[in-house]
Amino acid sequence: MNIIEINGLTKYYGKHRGVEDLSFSVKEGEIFGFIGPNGAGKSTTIRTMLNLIAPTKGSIEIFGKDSRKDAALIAEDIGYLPSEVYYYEEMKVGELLAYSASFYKKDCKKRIAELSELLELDLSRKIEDLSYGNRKKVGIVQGLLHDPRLIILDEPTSGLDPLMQQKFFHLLKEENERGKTIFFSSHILSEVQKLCHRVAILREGHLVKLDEINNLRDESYRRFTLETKEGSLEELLAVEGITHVTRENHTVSFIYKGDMSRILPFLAQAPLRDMLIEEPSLEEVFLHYYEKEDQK
Ligand SMILES: Nc1ncnc2c1ncn2[C@@H]1O[C@H](COP(=O)(O)OP(=O)(O)OP(=O)(O)O)[C@@H](O)[C@H]1O
Repeated sequence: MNIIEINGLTKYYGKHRGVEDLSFSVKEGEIFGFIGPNGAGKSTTIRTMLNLIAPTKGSIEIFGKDSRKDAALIAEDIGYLPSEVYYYEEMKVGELLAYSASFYKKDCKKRIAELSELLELDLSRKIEDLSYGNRKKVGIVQGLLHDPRLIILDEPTSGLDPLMQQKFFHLLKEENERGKTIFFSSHILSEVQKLCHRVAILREGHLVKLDEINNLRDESYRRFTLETKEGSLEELLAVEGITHVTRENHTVSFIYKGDMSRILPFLAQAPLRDMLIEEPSLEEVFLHYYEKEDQK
């Protein structure tokens, strides 16, 4: 069964394009990744799903109900973590969470205690004293405390340290095993690859690809930046999968797509002083992807 169905969604902010003619659906029980660079329209789509803003054209159904007419009913079974969280600064964490829980017809005390312990969130602290990462944790507990059927997360990992990110991903996987559907928006390809079953890629307000993650998983991209000594890089730069080579004095940079074990022997032979390997930005991955598509 489809838990979310988006049909021809278009949203304009005055003359500004938010999203255009977006159609896709999310099945109940999946972890669905929604990725795109900044400004692609992810938050716009999510805000229309939640009826926080009205679409210019098109419609959305959630749980088989109309997102506008049945917004209040739908909201009872959605957990939402916005990209930016704002709180009453004077409140203590525990008070704020109890206040959030009071909107639901359920007893959420046990779940608040479990989630706070797992995320190491101190309920007795004042909101104004919390770091950005701890505020994010408050948002996570707030989104999950009522045991919602659909969890919508807008860039949830920003501000969480790597260990906490891991715990959070584990928690999401557990929720998913308990049958919850997760809609996970991000601009980081590798985290979507780790977690999601299917992924929709958004760019400039349009859906450019929707695929099983297994089909995307092989496409691991890395940006290499090499500090070189005197000598030839010819053999290294001839390795298949290397593109976007730039050189400046002794610094050579490129994007490599493929198996690490294939490039390592060539790196070992190359005259290197230092090396940095990073995940390229989504824009760089997209560029790569579009060029490939254009060649077809
Ligand atoms: N309130 C607004 N008024 C005018 N334009 C807006 C408004 N909100 C979003 N936009 C525009 O709509 C487009 C999509 O923005 P949106 O925030 O949905 O993208 P996003 O993919 O969520 O990116 P980000 O991660 O930066 O939030 C952008 O061009 C943005 O400038």
